[in-house]
Amino acid sequence: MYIGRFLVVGKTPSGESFVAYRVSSRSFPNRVAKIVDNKVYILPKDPEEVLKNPYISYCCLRVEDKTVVAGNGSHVDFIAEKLIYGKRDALAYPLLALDYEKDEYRTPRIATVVDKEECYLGYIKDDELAIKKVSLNNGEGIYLGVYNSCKIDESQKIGIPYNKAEEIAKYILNYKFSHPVVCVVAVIYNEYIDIKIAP
Ligand SMILES: NC(=O)c1ncn([C@@H]2O[C@H](COP(=O)(O)O)[C@@H](O)[C@H]2O)c1NC=O
Repeated sequence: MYIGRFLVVGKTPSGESFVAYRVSSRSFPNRVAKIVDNKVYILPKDPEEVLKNPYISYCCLRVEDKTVVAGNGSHVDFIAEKLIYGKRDALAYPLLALDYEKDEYRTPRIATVVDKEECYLGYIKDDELAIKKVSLNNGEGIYLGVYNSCKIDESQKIGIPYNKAEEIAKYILNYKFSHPVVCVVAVIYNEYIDIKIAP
C-alpha cells in the first residue's frame, strides 16, 4: 500500500516518547534529509527539482526547547513559532491558514507536537480539519499518513520493538508501505533529544 509521507508517534519499549517522519514518494524519490542545528530539512538531490513542485523541500522536524514539531511541509515552521499558544492551537492555526496542498491530489498537511508529557496529532485535508491529543503506550506507535491513512485511529497502531533512534529510523524506513525514501526519528530523553536519519 502507498500512503505517501507519514508520521509515527509513540513510545519505545523503555518508555521514551519518539517522533518518526518518513518520506515515501512516487514522484520525487531523489531526496535526502539533512540536520542543521535544531532543524531537519528534506532536500532534493537536484536543486532544480524545487522549480517543478513547491511542496517537496521543507523543514520536516524542529526541536524547540524540549518539544518536537514534525510534519510534511512548510507548516512545521509556523507551528513551531506558535507553540506559545499551546500544542493544540499551535497546530490548528497554521493548518487552517495554509490548508491542504494545491496539487493534483489535494495532498493533506499532517503534523505533530510531542514532548515528554503530551502528544498531539493534526491534519487538514480538503474536507476535514482534525487535532487530537493521543496517549502513547510503551512499545507502540500510531501512524498518520497523507493518502489512504489520513486519520487518527486505533487501527493505525503498530508495535515498536526498538529503543534507539537509529534502530527506529531503519525499522520505519523499511516498514511495509511502498516507495520509502528517507526516515527521520527524534527520541525524547530527559536531558536531550536524539535525532537520527535512515538510510
Ligand atoms: N512533503 C513531501 O515530501 C511531498 N512530496 C510530494 N508531495 C506532494 O504530493 C504529490 C504527490 O507526490 P507522490 O506521488 O510522490 O506521492 C506531489 O506532486 C507533491 O505535490 C509532498 N507534499 C506533501 O506531502
